[in-house]
Amino acid sequence: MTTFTFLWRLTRYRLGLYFLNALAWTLIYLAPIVPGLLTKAFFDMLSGSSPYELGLGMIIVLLVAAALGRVVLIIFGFMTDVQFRFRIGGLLRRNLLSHVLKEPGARAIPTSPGEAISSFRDDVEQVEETVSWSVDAFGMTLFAAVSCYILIGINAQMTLWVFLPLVLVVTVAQLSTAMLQKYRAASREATSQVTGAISEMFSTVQSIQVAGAEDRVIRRFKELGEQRREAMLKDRLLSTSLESIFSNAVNFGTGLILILAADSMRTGTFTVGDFALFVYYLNFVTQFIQNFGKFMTYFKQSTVAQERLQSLLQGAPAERLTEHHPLLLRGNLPEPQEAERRPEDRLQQLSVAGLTYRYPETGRGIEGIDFELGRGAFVVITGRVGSGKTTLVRTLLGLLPKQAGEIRWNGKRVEDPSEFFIPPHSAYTPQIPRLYSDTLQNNILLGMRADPARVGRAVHAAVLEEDLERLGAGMETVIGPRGVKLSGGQAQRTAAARMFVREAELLVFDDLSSALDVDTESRLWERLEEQRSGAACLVVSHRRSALARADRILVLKDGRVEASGRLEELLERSEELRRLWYRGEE
Ligand SMILES: Nc1ncnc2c1ncn2[C@@H]1O[C@H](COP(=O)(O)OP(=O)(O)OP(=O)(O)O)[C@@H](O)[C@H]1O
Repeated sequence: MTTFTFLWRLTRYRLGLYFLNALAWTLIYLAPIVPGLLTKAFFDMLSGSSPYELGLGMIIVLLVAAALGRVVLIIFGFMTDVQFRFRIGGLLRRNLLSHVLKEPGARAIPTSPGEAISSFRDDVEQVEETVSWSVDAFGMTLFAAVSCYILIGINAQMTLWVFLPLVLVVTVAQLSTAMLQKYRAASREATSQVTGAISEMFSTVQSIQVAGAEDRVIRRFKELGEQRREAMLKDRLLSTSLESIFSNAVNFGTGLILILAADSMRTGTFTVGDFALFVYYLNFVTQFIQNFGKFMTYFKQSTVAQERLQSLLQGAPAERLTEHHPLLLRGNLPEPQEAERRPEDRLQQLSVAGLTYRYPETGRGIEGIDFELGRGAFVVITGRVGSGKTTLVRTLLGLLPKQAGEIRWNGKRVEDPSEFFIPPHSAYTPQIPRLYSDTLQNNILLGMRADPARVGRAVHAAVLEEDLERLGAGMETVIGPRGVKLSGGQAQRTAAARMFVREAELLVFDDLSSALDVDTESRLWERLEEQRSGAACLVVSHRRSALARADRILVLKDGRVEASGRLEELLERSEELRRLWYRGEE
């Protein structure tokens, strides 16, 4: 998609507002025509070149009225501009976020979160800026055309000297396109590297301290800062040099006009009023030429911003960015709806055949996984570290894009696992749960509406109620950024309660053992058994408490199912399981 098409599609989102904005700014840019003509009349009247028509007082009143009129227009112009910009920026961010949320969760963005945030902020702003300036470019061009027409009527040769620098500026801007784009891309890239590094440092403070890596991290941060400084300097230097070329070209033109004007005034072909009008318009024409150059620079820079925004789509059509959707800026936001439970959603049989996902970076992952799971089943996935357990559940749930294989729910093919494996079909507790700086209650509900009895059941099944007594404000306890005020086990059980409260048909657990002691994990399975009423469990675990209650165990080795069956059979025929069972004596 060309930058022009990209910007035009965004503009069409609020075309009416854009034209209102364009009208306001065109009038703002055209407004100086009037005081210019009044000034000319004033000086011609003083020097006796034209008859005394309006009178001094009237001219002053008209000048003040013109100034006031322009002030009102500018206020209106800023209102339409802000409203318009906010909407197209909002639409871009909304579309981008909606795409990121639809991508397989484990591969949602191709960069670090810090880099993505920098794109959401700076690149969107750059695009807003360009579309907004297009209105100014139009208004300024119209002013140039009208003032040019008036000035040509007075003195064609001198007018040429006013507009000649414009041609020069446009040529220079065109010639510097490639270099400017390169420098802008480099400076943006360097900035997102710095933002990415800050976000990574903040999220891994503990690991950095434990590894004693403070000095190395700071050194690396300084290097990135230095790279950013250099890139920004080049970008700024080029932009500022261009600006200086623009304004100096105009100053040069101004000087020429003054010399020419002085000559014509001596010969009497140029009145004092004409001179005043030229000088008055020149001011605005100077601004126009500078701003026009600025618009062209913005346009080039928005090509870079567009490319960076598109890279976040990871190959999806670029049109996603400019699709028109409501922004819901006024009134109350709609309440999140809990999906309706239809009879066909009830899990009878889940069948997985040939499921494959290999990480492009390492070529490792899972290959040709087959298994079945019936209503109320308790299936455990086990295997050594790195055997592919997490990859299997993530691929099944659509958090990683499957490369081969088929998933069927009650015999019906699941076309898009990431859209299907959500409540009420399925709920999931990842190995490292994500918690937010909010109350425990809101962390469990995550926007859902549930009655206290349901929440109570979930908290009980997750063996969380004793912790509630110890946490100062119970369910209203604010748990800090990423849940830092909770222990690892509490965080894991909060995530489990979040899963249970959704009362899904399939509950997927990715290894609770890293944060739960043996005893707590056993209690959790017992309680869940009492209240899961037909829900099936798919559990990644190597704990005996889980293996012993499994209807079926899948033993993974190097990304494939090495053996599957009940514990007793597998203890006889699977060396891999025996190894895990006896080593994991608890
Ligand atoms: N993001 C990734 N990029 C590349 N390779 C990966 C990635 N995540 C995992 N792998 C590789 O894929 C293989 C399977 O990893 P996976 O995390 O599924 O194993 P696991 O059995 O769940 O291990 P654990 O018991 O440590 O959780 C491993 O060899 C691992 O190195």
